Amino acid sequence: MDTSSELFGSSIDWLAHTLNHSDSNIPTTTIPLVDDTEVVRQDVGILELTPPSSRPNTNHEALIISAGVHGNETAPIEVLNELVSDILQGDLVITCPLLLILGNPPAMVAGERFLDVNMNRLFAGAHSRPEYREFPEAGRAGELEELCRDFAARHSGLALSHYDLHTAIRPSRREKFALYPFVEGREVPASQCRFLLEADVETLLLQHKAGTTFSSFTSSELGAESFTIELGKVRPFGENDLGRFSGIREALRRRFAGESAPASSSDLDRLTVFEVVHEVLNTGDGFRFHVPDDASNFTEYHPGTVIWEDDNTSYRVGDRAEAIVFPNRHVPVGQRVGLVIRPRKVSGA
Ligand SMILES: O=C(O)CCC(=O)N[C@@H](CCC(=O)O)C(=O)O
Ligand SMILES: [Zn+2]
Repeated sequence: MDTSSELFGSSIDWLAHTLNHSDSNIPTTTIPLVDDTEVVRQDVGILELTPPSSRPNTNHEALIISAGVHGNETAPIEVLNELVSDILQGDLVITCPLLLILGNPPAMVAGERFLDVNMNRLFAGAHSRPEYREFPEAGRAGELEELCRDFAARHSGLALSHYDLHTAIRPSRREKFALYPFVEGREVPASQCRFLLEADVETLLLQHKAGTTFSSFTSSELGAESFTIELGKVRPFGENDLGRFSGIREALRRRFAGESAPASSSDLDRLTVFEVVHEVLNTGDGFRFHVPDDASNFTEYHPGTVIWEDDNTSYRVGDRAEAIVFPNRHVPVGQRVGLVIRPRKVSGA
């Protein structure tokens, strides 16, 4: 039996296996690859890969890569699946431990962002709140947290990075961008900026407070260098132009193989950095959001523009232009309707 059929039975690959077993309980399975990498299928859509200890971990790191936390954001899922196929076929030899996650298999099958509740608001313990804990997405978020905790603990001597790969609902004036979760007192390491540039991600948003996203959990609780990375626009399986995702695919391939970063990503001036200045939340009755439904990400608003209001309060753009990211009025009360951002001032300016 070949490696793929030992892990995935009659399914052609990891993605097909994940879609075919999205609602199943499957046992943990461990198999060695011919190059002695150990592959553990921890659950549906969750693989842990460990290179043999005799192989140097050149970058001294461990990586968590997730996609499909939103089920309809298919391009990063396809990219990750391709990388897994390459590893299993022996075309990509990994040098560092990997935890690879397809976040929400039932939503992937349905082609929906989520089924019951947005899984990317359920981390950092939010999955155990009474209003969420009955939903399958809460159980999955709790399971992912546990697996990440365990992975981080077993590799505590290594630098841990987590890239949570997404695509956006709206068109975007900046096609690819990353969000850096807020952790008091830290700065984005230059090596991470270089990785983003290598992946064709030339825009970075600095969050202003900790949240309940997957990347916020891994950075706050596990001390990982984590990013949510938006790589393009949401499209159904099979409709992605995967050529537009070659940057992230090749950058991850390089990290998996433990190679050093290409010189082309060293010009950090190519990275435009924004800071989040305000998170718009749905405040319930009387909430009025003045950004139209078809506004692209990074649409700019002049100083003084009212972005939202309700019967008690409002938010106006400050004395410099600000832009909107992730505008979406169709969220439950209390959840994020959008982020208001502005370019970070260069120190001294
Ligand atoms: O396009 C949209 O409105 C949402 C795209 C998306 O899923 N973005 C993530 C960002 C997570 C973060 O803030 O780090 C999300 O909304 O969960
Ligand atoms: Zn998403």
